[in-house]
Amino acid sequence: MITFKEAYQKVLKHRLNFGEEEVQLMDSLNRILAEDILADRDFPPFDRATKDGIAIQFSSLLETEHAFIIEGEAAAGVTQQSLINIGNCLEVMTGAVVPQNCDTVVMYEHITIADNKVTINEKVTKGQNIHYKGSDEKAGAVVLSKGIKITPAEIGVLASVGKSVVNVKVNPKICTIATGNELVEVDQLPEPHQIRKSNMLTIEAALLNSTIASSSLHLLDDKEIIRTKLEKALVENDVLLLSGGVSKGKFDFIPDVMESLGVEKVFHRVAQRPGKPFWFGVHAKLNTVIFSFPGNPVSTFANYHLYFLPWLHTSWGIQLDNLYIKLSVPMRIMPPLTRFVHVKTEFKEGAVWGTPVVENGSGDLTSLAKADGFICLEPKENAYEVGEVVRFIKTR
Ligand SMILES: Nc1nc2c(c(=O)[nH]1)N[C@H]1C(S)=C(S)[C@@H](COP(=O)(O)OP(=O)(O)OC[C@H]3O[C@@H](n4cnc5c(N)ncnc54)[C@H](O)[C@@H]3O)O[C@H]1N2
Ligand code: MOO
Ligand SMILES: [Mg+2]
Repeated sequence: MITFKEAYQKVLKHRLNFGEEEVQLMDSLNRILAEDILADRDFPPFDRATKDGIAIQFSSLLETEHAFIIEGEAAAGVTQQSLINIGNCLEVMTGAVVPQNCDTVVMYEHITIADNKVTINEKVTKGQNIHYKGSDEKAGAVVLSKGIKITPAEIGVLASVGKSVVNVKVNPKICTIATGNELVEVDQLPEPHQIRKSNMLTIEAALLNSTIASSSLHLLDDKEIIRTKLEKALVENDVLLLSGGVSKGKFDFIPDVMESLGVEKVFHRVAQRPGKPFWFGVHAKLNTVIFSFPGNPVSTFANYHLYFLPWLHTSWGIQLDNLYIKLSVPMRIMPPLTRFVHVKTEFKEGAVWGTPVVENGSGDLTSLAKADGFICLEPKENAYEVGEVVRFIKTR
């Protein structure tokens, strides 16, 4: 049996390249940017007033007791105005182009207006309240680098440089596959020996978090049915995500059928808990990658985050962040299995701490909703101590 680290490396080695595509700006949310985005003009594109008030030429302030006659106004959205008499002022609004012959803006709260004349009541600094042309970014500068996830903040940047269409990484075609005779639909009333199929809806929902819509299948425990349906699914998809049917049971047919369909087994079983009977394979000719997760809900969920998500990001050419938190209770992890313990996180004493949730093994599906993620604990001689920093795999 291989170690978690070995299995992880083997999975990443089989990354795919799904290519790039153009999508409408608002459809690019949460997608991966596939092009560098350049500023199409200076940011800001003109000297911009940052306060509502008056625009003046600073030098005219040197005359004592100066009162400024209001010559006119400069609103946002109009072309640049011009101050005709240097000793006068123009009213100016936030977002307007600073008028010609003006170099300083004084806000309304610092002036008094009477009979169309302004007196200034506060100390003024030359150049104040102006956001200078090109002071954020110069035209041609890279404002977004390819490989980042497009969040609402990036949508704003893309909009401001006129990207109505954005080049993003293509999402893989994925089929999620539940296996087992015991599974019934969510809207059905299960017989006492049956359960509702929940695992693949969890996975479908997790995929939607990465903006990936998937198709789904349910395979009954019949070798011929499994064979027929998998043969088609292998052709039609880039990735198959399965749950169940990979352990030692008499009806755990998935590994055999996969191999009979020309899928090369990369590994079966990993020295980890939960998720030990994980089967991973590739169909080289069809370019399809198969993640066959153990059926216990916690195993499927853990392995999706431990293997599939890093594989997906590697295939897109980006890396997931490595997160670390502090352990709030001592734990002893004996060889040989790497343990993934689901924890609730809490911020205290300037750090994030993880506390294991109360759970009843990897079949305890409700425990997943109590946790924020898994901590990764490699087996070691001494117990993990309170406050020890451990790797954290976020699941919410
Ligand atoms: N003799 C051994 N038995 C088992 C071993 C072992 O090493 N030797 N490993 C155990 C471990 S660990 C796990 S995990 C499970 C994995 O089993 P399978 O991948 O074969 O999955 P199934 O047998 O089909 O189902 C297991 C369990 O999960 C439930 N399940 C399956 N699919 C769904 C679904 N879509 N939604 C909700 N629940 C699902 C299923 O009903 C079973 O209760 O094997 C152990 N056995
Ligand atoms: O992988 Mo199994 O998850 O230990 O129950
Ligand atoms: Mg089984």
